[in-house]
Amino acid sequence: MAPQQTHRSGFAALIGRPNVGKSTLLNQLTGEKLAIVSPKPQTTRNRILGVVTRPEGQVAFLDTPGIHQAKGELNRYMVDIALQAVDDVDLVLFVVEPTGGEKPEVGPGNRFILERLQKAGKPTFLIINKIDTVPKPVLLPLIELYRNEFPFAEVVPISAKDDDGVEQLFKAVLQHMPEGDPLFPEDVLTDQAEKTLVAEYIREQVLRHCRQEIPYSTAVLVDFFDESEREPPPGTPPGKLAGLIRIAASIYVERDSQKAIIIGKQGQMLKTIGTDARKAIQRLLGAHVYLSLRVRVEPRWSERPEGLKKLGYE
Ligand SMILES: Nc1nc2c(ncn2[C@@H]2O[C@H](COP(=O)(O)OP(=O)(O)OP(=O)(O)O)[C@@H](O)[C@H]2O)c(=O)[nH]1
Repeated sequence: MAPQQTHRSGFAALIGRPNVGKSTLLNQLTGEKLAIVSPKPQTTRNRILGVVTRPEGQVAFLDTPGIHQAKGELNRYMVDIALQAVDDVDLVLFVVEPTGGEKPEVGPGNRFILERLQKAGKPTFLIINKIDTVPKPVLLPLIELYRNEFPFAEVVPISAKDDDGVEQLFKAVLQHMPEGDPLFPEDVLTDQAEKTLVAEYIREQVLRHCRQEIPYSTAVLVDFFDESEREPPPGTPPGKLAGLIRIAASIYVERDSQKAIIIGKQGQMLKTIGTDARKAIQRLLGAHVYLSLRVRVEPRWSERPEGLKKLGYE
């Protein structure tokens, strides 16, 4: 009789400084567009759980906000969330990008995180992402520097963008999961409610189109989500969008000047944001979407606990 293959399952947290590519890696691992990706730092606010299910095991990934030394309420909140994630998991994936060019370095930001991870005492992988951006000879000394700072269980160089090394990484992660049955049904990809994803998709388009002018303290709340006509009529061919979902959402900024930028000349910018967000949301929800957006000003919301609470960051 063939020996039964061991099934493993558990949780892994992606931790790292802003913009190192955690969301890109999560998307690559799950094969779905779950976390939002933008060229601007600080786009991941909430914990997004992506689940990868294979015959040999299941890994649930937590994506966390980029950790940095905290200033202000919003930043403190984000650091707290990132560190809480570490307590809940079987394995920490500490993601960095090659820094220092020809003279590789760890840097104070990464050292700050490593100090926290020392205290957490969890098995930790070092993932060096974006290896497509540096010549290979730089990698060995960089790995050496990191190994001197922390007893990593494994060091895995990857390019999340080019899908280079990601499969090897997954296999190694699985080996560090405890033996056990699957934690989630096979078709579960994320625990994020659809409404939260819709808000994230809208926010992604705001950041994409107004990158230069709009800071990360932009929040989106879904005010209205009507799926009473969501089900396509009987006899609709599979894959055809036939149902309709009506969504109204508000984009919150902190200043009138930011509101004017998002609305744009004769409302043109808001229209572009709405069109692009609607297309992405239609793909996500598999139905036609009627999307109505408004822009509201909530002064200094990201610095006040009440402001954070009102916009869903508790
Ligand atoms: N060249 C290169 N760029 C990458 C790679 N992975 C991610 N990026 C880019 O790096 C930027 C940041 O990626 P994200 O995935 O949003 O980073 P993040 O760590 O989730 O960022 P936060 O949400 O701000 O914490 C984007 O412009 C990505 O396209 C990679 O392997 N190579």
